Amino acid sequence: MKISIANDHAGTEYKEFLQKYLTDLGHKVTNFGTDNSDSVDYPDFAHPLANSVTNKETELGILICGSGNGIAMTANKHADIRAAICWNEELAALARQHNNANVICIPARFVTQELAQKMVDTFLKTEFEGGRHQKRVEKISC
Ligand SMILES: O=C(CO)[C@H](O)[C@H](O)[C@H](O)COP(=O)(O)O
Repeated sequence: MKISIANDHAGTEYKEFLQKYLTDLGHKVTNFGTDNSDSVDYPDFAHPLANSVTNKETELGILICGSGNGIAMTANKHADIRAAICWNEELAALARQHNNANVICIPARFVTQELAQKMVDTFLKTEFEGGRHQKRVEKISC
């Protein structure tokens, strides 16, 4: 699978961990940075990731920051992005099943790397259920 990944300074360690994990599994991971712990502004990384998913350069995106809030707010400004903040596996599954989320937002300061990995696994393997959720997702756009 083609996957985009991006983060601010609070998410660099988790990004490196997830990027290696996913690459070792055979996924093609496109990294939009940042790649060190110098303080940065999350929109500078979340917007390029959102563009890559919108343009179908990749299928799904992973954003990582401290709380998940800023990256989700930024990504969700893009019309075709549905970015979901997740902090357990069930939320990661529901984001795909009910909301057809195409970006998972991980709050690195509030979850372990092990949980982040499990949430990503779940997010990547779970399909949108469609049905009653289809028209609700269509109504998100304004
Ligand atoms: O919302 C956020 C970005 O999407 C974050 O939680 C940031 O990582 C956080 O605001 C960074 O805080 P810092 O005090 O500048 O490290």
